[in-house]
Amino acid sequence: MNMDKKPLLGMTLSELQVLVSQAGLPKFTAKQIASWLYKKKVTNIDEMTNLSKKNRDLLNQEYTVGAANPIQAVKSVDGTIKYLFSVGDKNSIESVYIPDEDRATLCVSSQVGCKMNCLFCMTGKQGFSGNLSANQILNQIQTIPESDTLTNIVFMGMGEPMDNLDEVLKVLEILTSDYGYKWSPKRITVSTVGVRKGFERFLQESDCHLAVSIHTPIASQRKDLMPAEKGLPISEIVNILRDYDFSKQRRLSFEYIMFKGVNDSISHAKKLLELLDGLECRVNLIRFHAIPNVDLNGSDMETMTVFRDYLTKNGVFTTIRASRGEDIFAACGMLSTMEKNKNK
Ligand SMILES: C[S@@+](CC[C@H](N)C(=O)[O-])C[C@H]1O[C@@H](n2cnc3c(N)ncnc32)[C@H](O)[C@@H]1O
Ligand code: SF4
Repeated sequence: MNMDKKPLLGMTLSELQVLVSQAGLPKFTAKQIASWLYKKKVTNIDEMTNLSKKNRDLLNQEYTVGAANPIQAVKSVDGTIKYLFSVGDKNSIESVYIPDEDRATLCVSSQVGCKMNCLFCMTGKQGFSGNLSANQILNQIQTIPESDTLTNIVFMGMGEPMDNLDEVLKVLEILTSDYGYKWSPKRITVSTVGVRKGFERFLQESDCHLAVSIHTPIASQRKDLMPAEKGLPISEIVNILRDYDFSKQRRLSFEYIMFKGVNDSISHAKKLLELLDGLECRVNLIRFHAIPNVDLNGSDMETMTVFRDYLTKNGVFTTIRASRGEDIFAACGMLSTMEKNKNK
């Protein structure tokens, strides 16, 4: 990508409208450009052939499409593919493509590293290097070879989406608008630990599904695992969620990594049921991907099954998420950390 020119990919229709008016192009060209970008997925302004040669030249002076292919792809034996994208001079981010029967999900990153510093997360260990722009987020979706066959997008890669909400909301708009990908918001899930500045705004401004990373119902324990609990406690998150209707199209789920001997007892399951009482939601149990230098182990499958069955029997539908791509360092942040260390 030419770094001197501004990327068009990632611009919303209203941003394109401002752009064309400033460049002196006819108003209707904004919609034409959006269609070339998001429906025909061109990689070069010269391919926008219903714009006059003069107008394309004008655009070319300052702008570029701004699509950049992944720099690395690592395929797992189970079909999962981890893509590495270069951002800026030194950094890289990851996306994971997960094919599963009739679904093809892409797990995208929203930040380079993360400020939230969760004890169990490799991305958290990297620290925070910066927000991804809407261009860099959408680029992950648009440039992989499987782009046109994707059925779902999950914001469960590197970073905390609610900590970069302006850019994430732009991408959600492009993905769900008539001028953009025209996807149903039901195909998109945004995962969060809960960040005060951003959480309610997301609920108000987006119809996409929400996944809250909970990991334990006990506040003191959550604080140890996830410092973000200090900023927005899980009890408050649940109270905010009670004001929204999740009984129709929009789905609410809670992500729960199961750590051996830490949060996998029936007493934890009981407390979780109390906390979620009356909320229309489901729980996804996640197997822990061990990371270096962290004294936590994943629960065994038998314990996870007992925990799942207890929750489901007591009215909260619970699943165990299949662990994918373990042979390719699928724990988020692993591949980019290796790349970082290589570059040092
Ligand atoms: C990487 S985060 C990104 C989205 C957001 N920051 C969050 O935490 O929900 C996506 C999910 O991966 C989980 N996760 C992080 N590190 C993990 C690990 N080592 N093993 C399993 N899941 C992990 C998080 O708890 C979260 O539920
Ligand atoms: S789990 Fe999510 S919020 Fe926590 S450090 Fe990792 S990316 Fe950030």
